[in-house]
Amino acid sequence: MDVRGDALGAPWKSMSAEELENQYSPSRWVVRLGAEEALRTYTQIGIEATRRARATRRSLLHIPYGDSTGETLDIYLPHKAPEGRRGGFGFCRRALGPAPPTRPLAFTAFPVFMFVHGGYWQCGSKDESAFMVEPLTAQGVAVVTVAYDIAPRGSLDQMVDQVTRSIAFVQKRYPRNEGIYLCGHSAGAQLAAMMLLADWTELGVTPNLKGFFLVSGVYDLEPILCTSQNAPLHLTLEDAQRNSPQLLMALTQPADPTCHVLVIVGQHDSPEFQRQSREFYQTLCQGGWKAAFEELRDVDHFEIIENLTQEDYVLTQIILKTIFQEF
Ligand SMILES: N[C@@H](CC(=O)c1ccccc1NC=O)C(=O)O
Repeated sequence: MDVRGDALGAPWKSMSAEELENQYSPSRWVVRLGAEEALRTYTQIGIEATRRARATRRSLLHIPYGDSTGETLDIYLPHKAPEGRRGGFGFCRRALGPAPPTRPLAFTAFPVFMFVHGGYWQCGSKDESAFMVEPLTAQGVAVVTVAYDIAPRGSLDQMVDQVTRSIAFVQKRYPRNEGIYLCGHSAGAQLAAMMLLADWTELGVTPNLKGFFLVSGVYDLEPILCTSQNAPLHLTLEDAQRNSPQLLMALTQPADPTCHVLVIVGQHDSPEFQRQSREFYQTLCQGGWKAAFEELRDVDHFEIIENLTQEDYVLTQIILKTIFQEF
């Protein structure tokens, strides 16, 4: 292909190695803090939110969804079913009277929000990712944070398979759930987006997936091949293409056209991250998905998730309104 054509269709192809490294280093685009401090702050806020979630909420921690050591998840149960919200414990209350405190929670109905953390498939952990637990569980939503085998232990194909099985596990454990809402951040958004294409037949269950929140994600992995992020990943071009929802999505139809897919990016994400989100959103629309796009003002790659600790944050409100269909 001629160089001009490449640059128009894929501007990263005309970038220097240095510029590409910059574009795919989210912490370098943080304006409120230096890069290292931004990463440290993100981890600290995640650890503190997780400590609070485990101290104040009923939780089931390190539950295996498969045999590999990395295949575990944490479940944070709804704190209460507030007045005026659909969902929560409403169905049980209507059908069976007031819920005694001893009723097994597996038999109650609630929406489930699953979070797939980021960290370029090589860092991050569910144990520092419970940002949104307090505000969501306060509104009657269960939150699940998913662990998977990051590199170098796990390959990208394995991670995609693990996230698929974690969702099937949650569906089997909570068969009366009022919808599974899948959220992924950054590399986790790529893993979440791959679930739009998942084949559930082998897993013996079709999860009740009702919505996706894809936050500051990477959907075309080819540019990553040319950056230092690929050192522990060892992605080949074929690996990158097989795991790029941007390429795969162009070839498929929505399994469930009523499922909401919200693609979200921060004002202070890099231009390449913004382009990736915009183009993935456009591809979803062309493919017939019920997609929406939001560029959130005044937030960077890390604040966009850190702020989910706050109930009045715009993204927390978007998530709650989507779950409770208040649009
Ligand atoms: N080394 C990366 C770290 C990074 O990208 C990151 C860190 C925590 C959570 C998500 C991240 N990005 C994508 O998965 C950076 O420069 O920001």
